[in-house]
Amino acid sequence: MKNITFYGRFENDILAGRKTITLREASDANVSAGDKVRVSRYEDDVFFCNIEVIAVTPVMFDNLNETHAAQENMTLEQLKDVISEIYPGLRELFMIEFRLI
Ligand SMILES: CC(=O)Nc1ccn([C@@H]2O[C@H](CO)[C@@H](O)[C@H]2O)c(=O)n1
Repeated sequence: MKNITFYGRFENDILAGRKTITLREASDANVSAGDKVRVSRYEDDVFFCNIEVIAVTPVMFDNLNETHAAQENMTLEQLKDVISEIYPGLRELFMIEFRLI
C-alpha cells in the first residue's frame, strides 16, 4: 500500500472528517483515484488512518477558493499562508480528495 504523510497538527481534523483534501506539489502527489493509502504523521512516521483517494486534480495557487479552504477546515487566507510556507513560490498544486476508510 502507498503511504502519505501529513503534519501532525492536521491529524485530528483528518480523523474527524473535517479535512477532506490536501494540496501537494507534483512530486508528493503520486496517487490516483481509487488508491488506498496509509497515512502517517510527517514528524514521527506514526500511522493514524487509511484513506481512499477520490480524485487528483491540478489547481493553480491563484485559483484556490473558499470551497478548497472549507475542505481544509481553514479560511482561504489561512490556507494560502500554509501553502506558501510549505511550498514557497509554487503555483501548480495537485488537489488530492480523499475519504477515510
Ligand atoms: C512533507 C510535506 O510537504 N507534507 C505536507 C504537505 C502538505 N500538508 C497539508 O496539505 C494542505 C495543503 O498543503 C495543508 O493542509 C497542508 O498542511 C501536510 O499536511 N503535509
